[in-house]
Amino acid sequence: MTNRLELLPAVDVRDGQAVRLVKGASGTETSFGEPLAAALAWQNAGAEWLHLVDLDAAFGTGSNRDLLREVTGRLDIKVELSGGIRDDESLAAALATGCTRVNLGTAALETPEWVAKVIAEHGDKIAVGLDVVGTTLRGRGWTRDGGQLYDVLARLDSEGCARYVVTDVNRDGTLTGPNLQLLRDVCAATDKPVVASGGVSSLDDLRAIATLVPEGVEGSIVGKALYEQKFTLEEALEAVSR
Ligand SMILES: O=C(O)c1ccccc1NCC(=O)[C@H](O)[C@H](O)COP(=O)(O)O
Repeated sequence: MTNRLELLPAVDVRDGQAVRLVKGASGTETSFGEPLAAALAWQNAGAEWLHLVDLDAAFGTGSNRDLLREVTGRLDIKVELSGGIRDDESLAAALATGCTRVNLGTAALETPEWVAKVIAEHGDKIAVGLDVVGTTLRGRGWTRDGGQLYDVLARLDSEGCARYVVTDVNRDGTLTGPNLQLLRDVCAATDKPVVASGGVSSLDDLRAIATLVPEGVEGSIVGKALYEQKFTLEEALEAVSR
């Protein structure tokens, strides 16, 4: 684990476009153009990571697989690939992009045996997204309840899951700030690194998340705040460098 908070700018893709959703809800899209242009902009601004999401695959409304493969292949930075990775075929396709790791969500709720198997096979190339409303996990593009956060976390920990991406669904895309208490609570429940996601609105939010690095927060995904130019990625990297 590093001492400096890692930043993962997000590119969420729906129907071939980079979009932002509000609380992950299908139909709330605001479009921000070409995913590759956004990804290259973050890379050029100094990003070390990209959080790249296939929303159609997550919602079951299609696939942006070829586009995500192209974007990943065009980047020199690390890519965390998310959205609709639920079986051997979709996992193999995701890993074949050359991404650094994948983020599993629904599968951890619906096919726990498969997730245990791929954790054993792929180690820290597998992260699990814990997307919650309160302490209830959400799957299928955050549309369905899927179990209790701390029960699933304990199970995944016992199976050797390397890392968790923790999202408070009700903060995601709302610019209302991260759920710091949720992050603290998850860090207290696991020794594994946690990537925070959802709600970042300001440099102060990032500084607040950075205070949780000693507790186990390794990184933060930032989406809407960057697209809406609340701050630049350069400013964000500077804010968490101290
Ligand atoms: O990551 C997923 O698989 C996913 C599935 C369904 C809806 C949304 C999903 N991800 C959203 C994100 O990862 C956001 O980009 C991220 O939480 C950033 O949020 P914000 O900074 O609040 O825009």
